[in-house]
Amino acid sequence: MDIYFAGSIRGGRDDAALYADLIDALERHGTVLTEHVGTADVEEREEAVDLSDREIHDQDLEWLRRADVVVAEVTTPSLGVGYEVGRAVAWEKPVCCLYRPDSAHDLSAMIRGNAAVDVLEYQTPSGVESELEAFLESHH
Ligand SMILES: O=c1[nH]c(=O)n([C@H]2C[C@H](O)[C@@H](COP(=O)(O)O)O2)cc1CO
Repeated sequence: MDIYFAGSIRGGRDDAALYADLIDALERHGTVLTEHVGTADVEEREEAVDLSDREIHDQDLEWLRRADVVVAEVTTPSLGVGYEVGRAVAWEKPVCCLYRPDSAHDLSAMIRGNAAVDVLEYQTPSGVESELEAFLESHH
């Protein structure tokens, strides 16, 4: 199963370590196409290989199109993540959004109000693992 993991990059990297833990958990169930989202120095690495914004966008959309499911961590608001979720919904991909309600950011109605998106509220990656597994299994 190919999994597209979405998490904030230019929207802010406060949750980067958490993304890495979620990606580790997801990798037990399939191939995460976007492992770089959990890499601490993702932007430096992309700069080092001279990736333009156009190349980042086109490559990510190719991975998104190929993915069987999309899992997005949406606690730190990100334009890119919101855009990816919207495209995934339009392509009728199964989408699961993970949100930590104890954060300072309220979840957008465009996500919580979207009947095509499964929103899982959680505190820690280990605490949400069984629900995440159930989501993946139901779309296997
Ligand atoms: O350098 C990048 N690499 C990359 O893969 N992305 C994609 C994957 C993430 O799920 C999402 C993050 O968007 P944003 O940078 O607007 O927070 O966009 C986004 C950027 C920077 O916008």
